[in-house]
Amino acid sequence: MKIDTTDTLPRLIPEVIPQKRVKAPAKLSFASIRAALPLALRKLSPRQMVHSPVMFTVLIGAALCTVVTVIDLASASADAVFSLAVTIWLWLTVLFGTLSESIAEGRGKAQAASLRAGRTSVMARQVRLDAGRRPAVMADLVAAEFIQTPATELTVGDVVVCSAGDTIPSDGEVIAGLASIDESTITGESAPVIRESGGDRSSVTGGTKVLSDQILVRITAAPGQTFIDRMIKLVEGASRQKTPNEIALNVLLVSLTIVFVVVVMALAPMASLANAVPTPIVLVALLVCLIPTTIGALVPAIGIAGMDRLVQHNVLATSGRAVETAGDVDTLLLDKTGTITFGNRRAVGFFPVEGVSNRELVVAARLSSLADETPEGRSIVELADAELAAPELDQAELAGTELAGQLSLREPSLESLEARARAGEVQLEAVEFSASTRMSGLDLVEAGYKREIRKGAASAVEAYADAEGLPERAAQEVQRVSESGGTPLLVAENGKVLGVIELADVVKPGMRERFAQLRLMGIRTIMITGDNKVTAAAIAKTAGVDDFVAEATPEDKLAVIKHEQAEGHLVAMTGDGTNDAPALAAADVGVAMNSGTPAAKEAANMVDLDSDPTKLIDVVGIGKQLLITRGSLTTFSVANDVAKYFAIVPALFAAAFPGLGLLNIMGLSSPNSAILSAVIFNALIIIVLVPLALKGVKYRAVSAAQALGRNLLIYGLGGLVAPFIGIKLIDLLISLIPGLN
Ligand SMILES: Nc1ncnc2c1ncn2[C@@H]1O[C@H](COP(=O)(O)OP(=O)(O)OP(=O)(O)O)[C@@H](O)[C@H]1O
Ligand SMILES: [K+]
Ligand SMILES: [Mg+2]
Repeated sequence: MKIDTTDTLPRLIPEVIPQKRVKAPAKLSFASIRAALPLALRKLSPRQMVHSPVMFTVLIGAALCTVVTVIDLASASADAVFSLAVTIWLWLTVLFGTLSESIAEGRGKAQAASLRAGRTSVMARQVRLDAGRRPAVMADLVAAEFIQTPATELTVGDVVVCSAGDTIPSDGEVIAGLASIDESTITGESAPVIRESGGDRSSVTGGTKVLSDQILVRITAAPGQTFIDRMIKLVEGASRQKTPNEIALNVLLVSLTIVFVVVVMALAPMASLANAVPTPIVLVALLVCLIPTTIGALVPAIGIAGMDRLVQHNVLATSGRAVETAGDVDTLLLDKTGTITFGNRRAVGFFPVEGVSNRELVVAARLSSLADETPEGRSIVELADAELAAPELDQAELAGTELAGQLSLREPSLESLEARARAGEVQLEAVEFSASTRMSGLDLVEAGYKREIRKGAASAVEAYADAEGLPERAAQEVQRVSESGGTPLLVAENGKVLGVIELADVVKPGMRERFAQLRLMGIRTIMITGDNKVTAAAIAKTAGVDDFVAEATPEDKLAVIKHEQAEGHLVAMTGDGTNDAPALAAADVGVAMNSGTPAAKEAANMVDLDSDPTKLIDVVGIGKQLLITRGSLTTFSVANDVAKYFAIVPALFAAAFPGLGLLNIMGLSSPNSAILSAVIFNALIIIVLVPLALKGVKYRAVSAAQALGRNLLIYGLGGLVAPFIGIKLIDLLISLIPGLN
């Protein structure tokens, strides 16, 4: 018999995949610049500047020029106005650099403020733990005592109770009960989600709100280390660390800087031979124009903006490195239950083998699940209770069966069974479910009769029952359930297979289209599941993944990752269960579903608040865009510097080396004007490029190599041409100002 899944419990309402939170793109307004200014000034401290060697060099240059200018002014030198102008623009160059970073951080500040609002300090109802014992079930709560504890003082291991209307005080794991929860403070999405103990949907986040029912939560976050705390630090850029790519780029920029310092210092003795010794102001100006200040100033802003985009897509990354790696991922592994499917696998029917009554199977299935705290186990008890209460299943059905003389046909609860065990009436041993045995059950000795009841994956129970093959009826049902994409569980007692329990699950909507999109991006998708081959094949077909691995243990999941990596692939893994944790940790990019277990979220380097496995599409896009933006702006910056070289040097030495006059194609009004124009251009280009650094270079779904080639062309050529036009225009303006020429 099979019951309709649509009208049993509210729990069956699928967890809707929320739409991504859409935010207005933060434009570069005067207000945002003004707001960022105080922080930008604070960032001018040498201690902070030293992290950006290129800009630090400019800072030293500006300081040096300030001294020279003071001397020039004091001695009323003819060059005083020029020195002052160059010095001011050098300081502006440094300031524009720190300003771009502060503007990028400022965009996260607004988000951080709204997150902080969700972190209002609540009082938690902490459950007093008597002599190391903690209440494991809600029933124990009746007698339990509560202590009012401020949320900020809760530590790892504390147990709190949260009822409808309560704000969950800190991050934790549901250890008893089931509740619907409003997670809109962190996801921006108001559709409630279900969190429950025992399964892969057991984690709750501090600051979210219980809408109905009651749960016991064991706190998993230390004070100040909660999810929201980490998110705030992230959007503010406070915990930002340089990624390997950024470090590599920095090495390149430092090398270029050193080369140009040497070049510029060598100019002085060379020029002195021709009696044209440049002033220190000119040398510093020249140096600043030649070193890669544009990219040096914009690197932090580009990185912060990338993380910011990720947060806007409701993904929390623990490192910028993972985001960059995501840009190059070509293989995606996904867990099935809870990732591709909604994960509320529930019993929908019992199918006995020939010679076994329905009641016999239902009773055995129920007993085998009494001590099984997984959602699957609880759903079996619920369905069994519904069936056993049904009028058509009366006691008469038992007459003549092996069970007729048994007392514990239908124990009301595990507690009463345990009470009887304590009283010595029965012997009881629970066999918990584990991902490696893929079975759970109960050993029960009563009145000298031993019952060893197991349920689990067909292959596991078949091996356990050591019969010669499955009874035909069982094999048929296993096949039928599997082909429909459901999970069949075999029930066996004392080595004899009694029948099949059908567990049903639903594939999340829109998977097929999104996996097709991943394929277009050159990413192969592999579903990896502990379920049997037939079920896996059915779900793989419905969801549209490229490949699948069935009957996988946690070790297998890890091995598949290692294998793919050994073949030279960059691997992303999405999962939700504790059994996914090793694989999530080993993957190059590990994305845990926010609905998943704390272990999975801890192991992953990203958490998707929407629990959407295809979110990787966005993550890959953001990663690629980050890499392309940085590459494009580096190209632009270096090309710029080369162009500036040809713009200034001929103007500077035309008088001393008349041959250079030929190269003076720009015809700038005077050497001083050429220098000042270049310095001004060099500073302004930073500000001009800030919006692009924040928004990211336009990214299309083409291969990374294609995109890079195209952008190198645009930004390389653009970078070469821009200074000629810009410097000429500024020179024209400057030539109008008296005293500068
Ligand atoms: N409570 C349970 N008792 C007995 N057997 C179970 C129970 N839950 C699941 N199983 C069986 O164990 C198999 C593996 O379960 P598990 O949920 O750990 O798989 P998994 O590796 O996480 O894969 P996925 O989540 O993709 O299905 C299931 O396919 C099912 O046959
Ligand atoms: K420069
Ligand atoms: Mg799983």
